[in-house]
Amino acid sequence: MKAAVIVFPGSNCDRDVAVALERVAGTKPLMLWHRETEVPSDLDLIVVPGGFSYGDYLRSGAMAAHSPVMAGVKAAADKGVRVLGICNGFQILTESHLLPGALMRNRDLKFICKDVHLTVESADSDFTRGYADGQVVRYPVAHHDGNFFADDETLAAIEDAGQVAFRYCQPDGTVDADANINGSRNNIAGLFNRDRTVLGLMPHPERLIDQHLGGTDGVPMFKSLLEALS
Ligand SMILES: NC(=O)CC[C@H](N)C(=O)O
Repeated sequence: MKAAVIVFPGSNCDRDVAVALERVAGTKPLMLWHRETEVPSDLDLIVVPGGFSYGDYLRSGAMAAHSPVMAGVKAAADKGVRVLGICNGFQILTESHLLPGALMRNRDLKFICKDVHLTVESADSDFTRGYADGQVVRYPVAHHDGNFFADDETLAAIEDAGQVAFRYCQPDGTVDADANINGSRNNIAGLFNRDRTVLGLMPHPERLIDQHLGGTDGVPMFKSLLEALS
């Protein structure tokens, strides 16, 4: 599996995801700086990592979506290269229109930094095949703009096409308003594109790949990608 991690000024999870890829998938990713205009054509996976690209100025992800490297990322995504956007990466993918909807300020206007429970809504993708449908996982979140919004029509289309990958839930898997940490519509924490070749999610699977760091619930995501793309 040949992977690249995009690095923006203000990215801060680029190295975490590089370590996750290297440890779990056994492959050292290429680190691609935001000014890069050439995205190699032989990539299997591009990761848009978490952080505060361009200081979150204007709107989280808005400036990064117009950076030189994103034209290449969009072209690669159009050709079916798998793209994983984590947290700020998810924001960048919605701002780039690779995923529908938008990520707004958290409902309570506070930065949320804690572990949350999520249901795996579909294990039928190259990102989630290592999980079971409906499995409850625990990932950390760290964001101020994680409140997923889509208008009624877009939301219905997302649900009809089975594009929801993860929802915020209670530890027993109940998806309800109390589990909805940031006000996201339909408790959406992660979303696929229609072909399930692009995944964006607010929680951080790359931070849970080692028991010493709090757990290993993120490992199946990187293993799934390795199995699908090798
Ligand atoms: N951890 C992150 O990627 C943070 C994302 C974004 N800057 C926010 O706070 O919403």
